[in-house]
Amino acid sequence: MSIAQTETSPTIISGPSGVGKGTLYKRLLTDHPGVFATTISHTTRAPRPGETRDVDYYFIEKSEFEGMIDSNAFVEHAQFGGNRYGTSKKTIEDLTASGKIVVLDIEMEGVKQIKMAGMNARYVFIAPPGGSLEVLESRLRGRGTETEESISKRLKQAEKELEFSKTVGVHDVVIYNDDLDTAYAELKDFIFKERGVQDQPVE
Ligand SMILES: Nc1ncnc2c1ncn2[C@@H]1O[C@H](COP(=O)(O)OP(=O)(O)OP(=O)(O)O)[C@@H](O)[C@H]1O
Repeated sequence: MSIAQTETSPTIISGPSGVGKGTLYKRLLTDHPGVFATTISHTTRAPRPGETRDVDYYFIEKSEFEGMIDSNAFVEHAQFGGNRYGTSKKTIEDLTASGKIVVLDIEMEGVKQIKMAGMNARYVFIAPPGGSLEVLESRLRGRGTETEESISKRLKQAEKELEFSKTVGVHDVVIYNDDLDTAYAELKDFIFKERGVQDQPVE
């Protein structure tokens, strides 16, 4: 079964690093484990402290990653911060076949690739309050996972992503993550409304 033919199309969440998309989508998955699921990405970056292999990411060697690109195994893949990241077609297909709504956290180049591939999906962009880079910077610092170099790389990239988010017709909705609970409510509203569900499904 090709991805375009699946009945329940994935929801794709994107937005600049530090905007809070990981926080939002983890909450979605934790609150509704029977409804939503996310794929595990492949990456060539080293695990961060506290991350688990084959749970947080499939941590693989560069050569293996390149082999997967050659065999067209990814729906999208990108290089970011000197490392490669990708979402395999198989992981999306397996989850969708199991009846879950797939929610993906994908960066800008990946969104472009998925759009180009014509995958049937819903696109959500998470933006910082007022489109502010200062808020992103303080969230990235507050997270305590990035070096100064990594923070400045991410902020440069963030500028491009915010610009891209203004392109008409790319995203189905832009959600400003000012207050986390409000942003979360808007995200759930969008996903459930788009699926014609009035109330949230009972699990
Ligand atoms: N609405 C919010 N208000 C204040 N802080 C927030 C809010 N949303 C998220 N944060 C905090 O901002 C930091 C960055 O959030 P998160 O790690 O979810 O970002 P991200 O967009 O997934 O980044 P990356 O793409 O680098 O993984 C975290 O420390 C998180 O707790």
